[in-house]
Amino acid sequence: MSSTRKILLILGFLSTLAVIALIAVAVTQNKPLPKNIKYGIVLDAGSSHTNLYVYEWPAEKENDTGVVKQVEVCKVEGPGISGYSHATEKAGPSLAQCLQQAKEVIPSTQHKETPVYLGATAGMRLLRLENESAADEVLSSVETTLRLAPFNFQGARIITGQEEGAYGWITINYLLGSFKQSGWKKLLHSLKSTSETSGALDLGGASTQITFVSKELSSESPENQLYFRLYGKDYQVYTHSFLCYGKDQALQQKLARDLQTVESSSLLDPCFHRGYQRTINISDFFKNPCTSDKKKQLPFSQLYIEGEGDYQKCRENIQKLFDKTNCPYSSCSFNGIYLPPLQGDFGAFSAFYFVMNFLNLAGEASPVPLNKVTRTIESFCARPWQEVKTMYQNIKEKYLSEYCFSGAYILSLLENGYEFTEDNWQRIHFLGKIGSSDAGWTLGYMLNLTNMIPAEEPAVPPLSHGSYVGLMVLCSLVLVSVLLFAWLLFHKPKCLQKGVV
Ligand SMILES: Nc1nc2c(ncn2[C@@H]2O[C@H](COP(=O)(O)OP(=O)(O)OP(=O)(O)O)[C@@H](O)[C@H]2O)c(=O)[nH]1
Ligand SMILES: [Ca+2]
Repeated sequence: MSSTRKILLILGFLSTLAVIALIAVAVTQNKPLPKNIKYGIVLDAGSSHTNLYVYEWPAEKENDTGVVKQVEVCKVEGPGISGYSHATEKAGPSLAQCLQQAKEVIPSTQHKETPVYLGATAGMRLLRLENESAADEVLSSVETTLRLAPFNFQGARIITGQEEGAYGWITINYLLGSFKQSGWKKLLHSLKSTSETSGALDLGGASTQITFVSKELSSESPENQLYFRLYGKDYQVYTHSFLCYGKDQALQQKLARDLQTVESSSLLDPCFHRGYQRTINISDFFKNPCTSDKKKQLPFSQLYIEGEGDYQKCRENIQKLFDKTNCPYSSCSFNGIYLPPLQGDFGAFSAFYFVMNFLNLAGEASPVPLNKVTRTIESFCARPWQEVKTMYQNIKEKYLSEYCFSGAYILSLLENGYEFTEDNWQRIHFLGKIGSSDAGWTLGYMLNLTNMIPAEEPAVPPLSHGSYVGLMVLCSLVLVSVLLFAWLLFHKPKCLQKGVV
C-alpha cells in the first residue's frame, strides 16, 4: 500500500471517528433531563363560588412566557365565601374537599414547597362594605384552613378591582403569547409587527372589569392607569372595575329600580321568559350595598316576579343602569367613569363566555356579527319558559332562567356602557380557556407573586440547545468534507489518477 493511500485511509478513519463522536455528543446532550416540575395553587374566591386552580411549570423555564399551565380546577361546593357571613366559621371548612383534590394532583414530596394563595373579589368587597367584621372573620376562617393544609400558605386577601382587571389582562396575554417571542418567531413577528396585546373583559357575578392598552391614555384619571414593564417592554394600560355591575348584582340593581314603581306585590318582568315565576324576599333585599341607595318601605315582604319575555323592553329597562348624563373627562363609559377610545382586540371571559357560549354566539371560528347576536337573544327571550325548560333539562334552573336577562345585559354593557359598535364588536373574542388554562385573573396573580414575569427580557440564545448541537454537527461534517475534497484535489493520490482507477 502506497503512503498516500495509507494517509487517505487514516484520514478517512479519523473523519468517521470525528463524526461518530459529534453525533454521540449531540444525542447525549439532547437526552431529556429528568423533569423538574413546580406547582402553584390559587383559590379564586368569587362572589358566586370559589374555584381552586393548580398550575404547573418546568422549574428550569420559569421565566419563559407561556410555560405555566393549569392542570386542575376544582369547583368548591356551595356559595362563595361571602355567602358565609352568617356562619363565618364554615367558610374555611368549605374548601376542604378541593384542597384534598390538590393534594392528590401534586406529588406529596412537593407539597411543602407549593405556594397557595387565596384572592377574594367583589362578593367580599361588598361584604366588607356591609359588615366589615363579618368579612374579617370569613378571611380568618379561610386562612386557618389554608394554614392547616400541607402547602406553603402565602396569604388570603381581598384583591382590588384594579388588580383583578390587571391580572386578567396579564393572564390572557401571557397565554396568548403576546408578551414575548423567542428565536425565529420573534424575528417573524418583528417583520409582521404583530406583537399587540389583547384587552380583557371579565364579567363576574358582582363586578365587571375592562382592561386594555391605550395609546391615548392621558393623566385625566390616574386611578384607571397602570404601567407595566414586562419582558423588556413598557405597557400603558387602562383598567376599571365596576362594583355592582357583575351580572347577579346588575339584576339586583334592576329589580331595585323596578321596585320603585311597583303598585302591588307582583311584577311583570320583560327579562324573564313568559310563564316563568320567581319570588324574592324584600327583607334582605336592600341590605346589599348595590341596592341600599334605592331602599324603600314597601307594604309587602315578598315580591312575585312573572316573566314577560320581551327583549326590547328588557333592554330599555337595563339601559337605565348606565348613567350617561355627566362625564367630567374627555370621554366616559358610564356613571362618570373615564374611558379612553377602545383599542385592539378583546378577550371576553367568565360570564361573557358562559352566556354567549350557551346561546351559540361565542363564535369560536369567527365572530358572530352584532345584528345576528341581537336577533338570537331576542328570539331566545321570546320563547316560553316551559319550552326552554324542556329543551335544556340538564342545565341548572338558576342559570337557564337568567340567560335572557344576561344576554340583554351583556349587550347593554358592551353597546351602551362601553360603546362598542357593529364594527369593533367583531374584535371581541369570547373565550373560556386558552389552551388548557381558564381565562381569569388567577394565573396572572400567581405569575406576579412568584416573580415569574421578568421586567427585562432574559438573555436567551437565539437557538435552542438542540438546534445549536445539530448545527455544530452539520458544520463539522461540511468542514471535514471540504477538507477531504481539497486534499484530494491538491494531492491527487495515485489511485485516483487517470488510468489507475
Ligand atoms: N351559565 C353558567 N353560569 C355560570 C357558570 N359558572 C358561573 N356562572 C355564573 O356566571 C356569573 C359569573 O361567574 P364567575 O365569573 O364565577 O363570577 P364570580 O367570580 O363568582 O364573581 P366576581 O366576584 O364578581 O368575579 C355568576 O352569576 C355565576 O353564577 C357556568 O358554568 N355556567
Ligand atoms: Ca370572578
